[in-house]
Amino acid sequence: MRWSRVVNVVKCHVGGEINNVVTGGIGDVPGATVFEKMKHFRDNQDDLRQLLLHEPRGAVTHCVNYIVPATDPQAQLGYVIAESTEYPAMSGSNTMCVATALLETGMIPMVEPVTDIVLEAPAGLIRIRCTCENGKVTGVEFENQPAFAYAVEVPLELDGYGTLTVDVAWGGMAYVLADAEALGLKLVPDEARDLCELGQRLKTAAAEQIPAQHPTNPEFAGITQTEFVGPLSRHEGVLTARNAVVVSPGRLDRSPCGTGTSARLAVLKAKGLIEVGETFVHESVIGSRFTSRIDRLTSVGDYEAVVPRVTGQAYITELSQVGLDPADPFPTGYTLSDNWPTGH
Ligand SMILES: O=C(O)[C@H]1NCC[C@@H]1O
Repeated sequence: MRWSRVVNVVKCHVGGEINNVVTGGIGDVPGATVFEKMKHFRDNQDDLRQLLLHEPRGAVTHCVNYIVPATDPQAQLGYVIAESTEYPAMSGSNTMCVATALLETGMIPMVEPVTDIVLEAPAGLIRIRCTCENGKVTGVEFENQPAFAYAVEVPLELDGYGTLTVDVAWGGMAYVLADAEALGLKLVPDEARDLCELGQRLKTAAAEQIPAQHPTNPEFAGITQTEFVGPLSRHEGVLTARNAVVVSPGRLDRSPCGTGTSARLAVLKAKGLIEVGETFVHESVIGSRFTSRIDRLTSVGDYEAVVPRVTGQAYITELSQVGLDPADPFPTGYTLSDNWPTGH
C-alpha cells in the first residue's frame, strides 16, 4: 500500500446524523483563532474536505470535524467543522460527536459521572458537560454561543406559494424558519425529498429578501439553512415539537439539529412562547430527540439573545483510516446529482 495522505477518522452519529471526527493526520494549521484556522482549511485545504465528504469515500449526508489545537487558553482543544457546502461557525450535532469521540478515545480524560470540557469552535468557546458511565458518554450538553432572531413573522415571496410568513434566526448558523403546517407538511420521512426541494428554494429566496448579517462577526455566513417547524405541544407538561432542517445542497439533517434548535429557542423566546429554564424537546423527522433550554438571556449587538443549552447522545460507529493512493483518479472525489443535488 502507498498513500500520499492518511487521516484517522472516528466515525460517529448523533440522532442518526453522521458527523465524523478526524483525530489524527492533520496536525496544526495557521490561524490566531479557530475561526482563522477554519478559513485556512476553507481557502487552502478544501481538497481534504472533498476527499472525506465526496464519493467514493463520503456522502452528502456526512459532515467531518478536524481536531486542532485551541488558540484560547480556556479551551482544551479546537475543532473545525466541514459540511457538504460550507464550513459553519458552529454545529450542534458535530459538537456532540466531537466531545464523544475525544472522551471515548482518551484524547481528553473522562471523569465519571460528569466531565466538563471547553472546546473552541470557529464561533468561539463552547462549554460542554458530558455525563459518563462505564467509559461511555451518555449525554453531551453544550452551551451554545448566543442565539437571536434577526426577524420575526416577516413576509417572504416564493414562486408558486405567494407570500409566506417566516422567521429568521441565528443559532450558530443562520436559519429561515417556516411553519410546516401552513405548507401542508407533517415532517414525516416520506416527505424528505419534497422538504429538501422546497427548503432549498426557501433559503435562496430568504437570503435574497431578508437581511441577516451577524452584528459582531460580519464574516459569519448569512442564511444557509431552512428549518421547517412543526406545531408545539406538551407531552406530560414538557414543551415538544418536531422539525426538519434542510442542509445544503439539499438533504435533511437526520438529527434534531443543535444550531436549528438554538435558533428556534431564540424565536420561541421572541414570540413569548417559552420561559428561561423551561425544557424544550426537539424531534427530528426520524424521531430522534434533543433536549434543550434557554439558560439565560443576553444580547448580541442590538439584538436580544438567548444562551441555549442543548443535549443529545452520540455513538462511535467505526474507527478508520482514510487514505489517498497518489494514482487514484478521484483525489477530491466526485458528486453526482442522483444524490448530491446541484443547481442551488
Ligand atoms: O446540529 C447542527 O447544528 C447541524 N447538524 C448538521 C447540520 C448542522 O450543522
